[in-house]
Amino acid sequence: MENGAAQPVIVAIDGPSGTGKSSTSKAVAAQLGLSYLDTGAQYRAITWWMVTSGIDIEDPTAIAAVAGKPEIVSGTDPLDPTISVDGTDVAAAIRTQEVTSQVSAVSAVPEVRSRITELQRSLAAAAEQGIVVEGRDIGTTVLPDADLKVFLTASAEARAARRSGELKGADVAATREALIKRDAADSSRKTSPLAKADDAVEVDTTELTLAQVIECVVTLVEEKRAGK
Ligand SMILES: Nc1ncnc2c1ncn2[C@@H]1O[C@H](COP(=O)(O)OP(=O)(O)OP(=O)(O)O)[C@@H](O)[C@H]1O
Ligand SMILES: Nc1ccn([C@@H]2O[C@H](COP(=O)(O)O)[C@@H](O)[C@H]2O)c(=O)n1
Repeated sequence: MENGAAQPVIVAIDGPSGTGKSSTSKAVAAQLGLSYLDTGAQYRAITWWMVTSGIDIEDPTAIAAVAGKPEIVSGTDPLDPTISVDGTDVAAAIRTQEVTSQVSAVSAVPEVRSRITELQRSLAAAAEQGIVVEGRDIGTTVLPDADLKVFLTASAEARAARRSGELKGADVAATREALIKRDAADSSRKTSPLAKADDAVEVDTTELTLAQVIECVVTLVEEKRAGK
């Protein structure tokens, strides 16, 4: 590149629910001066729109017919990630139990995935310094040529404990069952299921602190940049 500027780096971080994708990706992006994209927020946003528009979530044909209607806009600053639908800030609305319990059904519809995948690719292409994109199919489908692919895992027990701590004392057993159910739905759908790319680096975060996971991913990015 001219003037010795670093090439933009594209980092894909995938994994099941509660493995630390968002927390890790945001911190890595902030530390390295990269953009950040939470693709789960986009699937949640389109699910929120379907629910509030009265679309039957049990009916994939009905979902497919309107998948192109809502305008979903993601802000990619890791210090202030934003998400809006038709100009409405939905950052809080997409985190409700209602949306969480329906998002796997909506995100399994191929027309929804192709719409959201297109958005994700255009945001990645526009990121001048590079971007950390986190989700379920980033390394396998959305950005198969990413410079670095990381697949985060953790035991169901650790993930449930983390989530119930976040949800201020939610029942750990119920949280664990809900996580397992969502992962099973996301892993078994036909179109771009949750999966580790063959060339992804797997990091088991069960026994690691968040700071250790961040440090590990930053090191992996720096090694890639150094051509190691
Ligand atoms: N290594 C870790 N040790 C302890 N807590 C962690 C670790 N990584 C993340 N957490 C905490 O676990 C919770 C879930 O993390 P996060 O939201 O980043 O996961 P996620 O993989 O993005 O989940 P989802 O896919 O469901 O959105 C957060 O409260 C976060 O602070
Ligand atoms: N690349 C992705 C990202 C997410 N999903 C679907 O969205 C749901 C919510 O994701 P969170 O990360 O916010 O928990 C997830 O359960 C998937 O159904 C997806 O399909 N592909």
